[in-house]
Amino acid sequence: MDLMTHCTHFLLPTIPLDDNKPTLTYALVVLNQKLPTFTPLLWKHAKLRLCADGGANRVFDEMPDLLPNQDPILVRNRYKPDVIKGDMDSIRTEVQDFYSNLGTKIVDESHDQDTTDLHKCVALIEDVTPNLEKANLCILVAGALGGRFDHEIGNINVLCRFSNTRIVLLSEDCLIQLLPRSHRHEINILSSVEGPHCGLIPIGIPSASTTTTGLQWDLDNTEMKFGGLISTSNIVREARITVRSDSDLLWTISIRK
Ligand SMILES: Nc1ncnc2c1ncn2[C@@H]1O[C@H](COP(=O)(O)OP(=O)(O)OP(=O)(O)O)[C@@H](O)[C@H]1O
Ligand SMILES: Cc1ncc(C[n+]2csc(CCO)c2C)c(N)n1
Repeated sequence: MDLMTHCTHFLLPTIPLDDNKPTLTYALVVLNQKLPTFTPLLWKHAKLRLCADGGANRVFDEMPDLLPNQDPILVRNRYKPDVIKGDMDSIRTEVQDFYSNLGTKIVDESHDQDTTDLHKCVALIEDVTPNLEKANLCILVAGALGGRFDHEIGNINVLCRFSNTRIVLLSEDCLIQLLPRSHRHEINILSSVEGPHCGLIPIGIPSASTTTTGLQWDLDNTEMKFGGLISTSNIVREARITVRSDSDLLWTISIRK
C-alpha cells in the first residue's frame, strides 16, 4: 500500500524545498464566510485563486482589513481573483463589475442548482489542471467551517466527492482533510502553527480497523463508528503521526492563534 505524506507548509511564510519530494502546487478557493486572518498567506502561496460566488464579496470587503498597514485601494486592486464561479446569487453587482473590469473570469452556473459553489470551483480547478500535474495539486479552501451547518457538511461532502484530490478545508480555528483508505498516511506536524488538538473521524461508513501512531490516544486495529467510538479531542504527541484504515477518514487538527 502506497504512502501519502501530509504537511501544512502553506501556513508558513515560505514553503521549504524538499529535494526528495516534488513541491505541491496550491490553488485557493475563497468561500462566503469571514476570511481567516491568514488568508493573505494562502493567497501568496496559490498559483490559482478562485472565489465561490459570495466569496468575492469577502475578498473585496475584508482583505483591506487584514492588511491594515497598506493602502486599501491598492490592496483591493492587487488581490484580484483569477476566477469567480458559482450560481451568482450572493455576489454583489458592484463587486462583480469591479473584478470583471480587472480581468477576472466570471463563470455563471446559475442553471445548476444541484451542486454547491465549492463543488463548481473544485471541478473547474480539476479541469484546468493537466493530468500530469494532478498528483501535486492541493486545493486550499478558506472559510469552509463555522457558520451554517448545512454548508459545512456540503463542504465536507466535496472532500468525499473528489476523494482523489488533495483538498484542505480551513477556518480560523482548524483544518480538515480526507485520508483515503487507498493509502497509508504520514502526517508531519508543524507545531509552531498547528495542534495539539486533533481528531480522526470515519465518514460515510464505519471503520472496522484503524491503527495510528503518534497520538495521545492511539488506535490499535480499533473500530470507529458514529454511535460508537470516534476519535475526537485527541492530542498530537509526536511530530510524525501515522494512520492506516480500511475506511476513508477525516483528519482534523487545530490551528494556533
Ligand atoms: N456559513 C457558511 N459555512 C460554511 N461554508 C459556507 C458558509 N456560507 C457559505 N459557505 C460556502 O461558500 C460558498 C459560497 O457561498 P454563497 O453564500 O455564495 O452560497 P449560496 O449558494 O448562495 O448559499 P445559499 O443559497 O445556500 O445561502 C458555498 O457554496 C459554501 O461552500
Ligand atoms: C435534494 C436537494 N436538496 C437541496 C438542493 C438545493 N441545492 C443544493 S446545491 C444548491 C446550489 C447552492 O448554490 C442548491 C440550491 C437540491 N438541488 N437538491
